[in-house]
Amino acid sequence: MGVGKALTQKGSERMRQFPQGFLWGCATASYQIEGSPLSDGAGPSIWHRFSHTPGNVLGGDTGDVACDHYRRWRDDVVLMRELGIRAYRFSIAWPRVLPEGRGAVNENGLAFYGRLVDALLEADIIPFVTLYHWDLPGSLQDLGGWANRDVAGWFADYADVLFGRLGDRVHHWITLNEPWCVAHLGYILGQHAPGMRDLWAGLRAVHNLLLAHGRAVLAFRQRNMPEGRIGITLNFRPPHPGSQSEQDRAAARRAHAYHNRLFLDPIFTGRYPDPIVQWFKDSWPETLQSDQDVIRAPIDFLGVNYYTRNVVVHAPGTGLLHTRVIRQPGPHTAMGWEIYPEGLFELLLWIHQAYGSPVLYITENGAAFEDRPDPSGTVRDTDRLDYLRQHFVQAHRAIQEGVRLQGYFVWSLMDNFEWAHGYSKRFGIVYVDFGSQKRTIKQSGHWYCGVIARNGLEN
Ligand SMILES: OC[C@H]1NNC[C@@H](O)[C@@H]1O
Repeated sequence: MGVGKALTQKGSERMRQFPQGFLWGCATASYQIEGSPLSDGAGPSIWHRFSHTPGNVLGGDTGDVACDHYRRWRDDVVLMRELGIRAYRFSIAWPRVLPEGRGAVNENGLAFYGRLVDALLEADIIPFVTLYHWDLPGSLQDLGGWANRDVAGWFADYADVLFGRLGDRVHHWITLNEPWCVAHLGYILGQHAPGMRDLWAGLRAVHNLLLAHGRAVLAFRQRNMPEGRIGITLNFRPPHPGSQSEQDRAAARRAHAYHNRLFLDPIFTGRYPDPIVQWFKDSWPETLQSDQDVIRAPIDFLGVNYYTRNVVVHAPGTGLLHTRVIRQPGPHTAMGWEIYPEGLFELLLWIHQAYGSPVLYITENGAAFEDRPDPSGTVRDTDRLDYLRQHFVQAHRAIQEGVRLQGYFVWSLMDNFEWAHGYSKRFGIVYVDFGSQKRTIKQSGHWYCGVIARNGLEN
């Protein structure tokens, strides 16, 4: 077998055993599940504004109701307990806690998250809190949002409120979710809130997001919470060249630097990837050495979001990087993303080897498929179950190679608002009937419950 004790022969089955204490969980985000965006004193977020602007979201969907989690959170914690998850990653809506983004705390908003945390702990589920998962207070966007350097201080102050009020019970903090998406989709392409198409603003958003992350890490250290751990979640798409031509290999290097190293390098090395700085030339923001020292404040773990890879070719004059993604033969998810489980192993090993073996959590991995209940109400999502199984196998391979992977959060706990796709894409291991709000654990959810109970995979 060649992989030692982790593969144990149990009867005729071969088990892929994960390390003891491995944290199996699920992930969600505030705007995608909560609903009630303006209840109890909450302020409007940029996604509330963006989804209410006609043409931005498929079908005119908004997060006004979503999964109604703001009101159904108790039942949802019971659901998590039924699934047997050991940890739950969720985000806090900044405008619920600070309606204006700065200044007065909205105690009602804070109390909602305090109750949720207490219920999770009562259910023996470890909370992982994401401080920012895209719902910036609208009032801060009115001041330039992530393109305004002052946002770093606003974010650090917001984070510090939560460290002070929840830090006694929450010991795992994620500063930002996928800052690449925030800048690229929100400020450069305009496909996400705030819907800007401005390269200059987008590149400054990149830098200010990193500065905000570093400032929040420093604020966390100031609190001196020895049990606490803080990190950041980045999304990755390992690029493969469409051919071995030097042009396509160079295109893949550009894509790799922009998609995968843009945030990783400054955090771990204090420098932006040279190919990117050169590529953007005079559009690149001026960055102070003192900024880099803040940005590279040591973190305790890195959150890795992986869904698929990109096969990239050189495409003169196309898009930001003069590259094009080539659709591959073989299975894809409902998002049009190639199913490429090996990419998870490649990614984890690359980070492990290139960035000093950091502690890692897979903070998102999952798949959207066209799910529908059968006449008996059962949701047989075998395609999602197979997707997850194949990716768990790759995660196990990485652990066998020494990668310090300590947990895996499936995206997502339940079907939810998939940004500009509205409710048309279902990622949940729990089916949500958005009319009745009825939750139904899918076949993949029942299977995942077994994986967690065995802390491993049977072949
Ligand atoms: O597209 C699926 C997920 N990707 N990462 C960020 C999440 O908010 C998305 O729903």
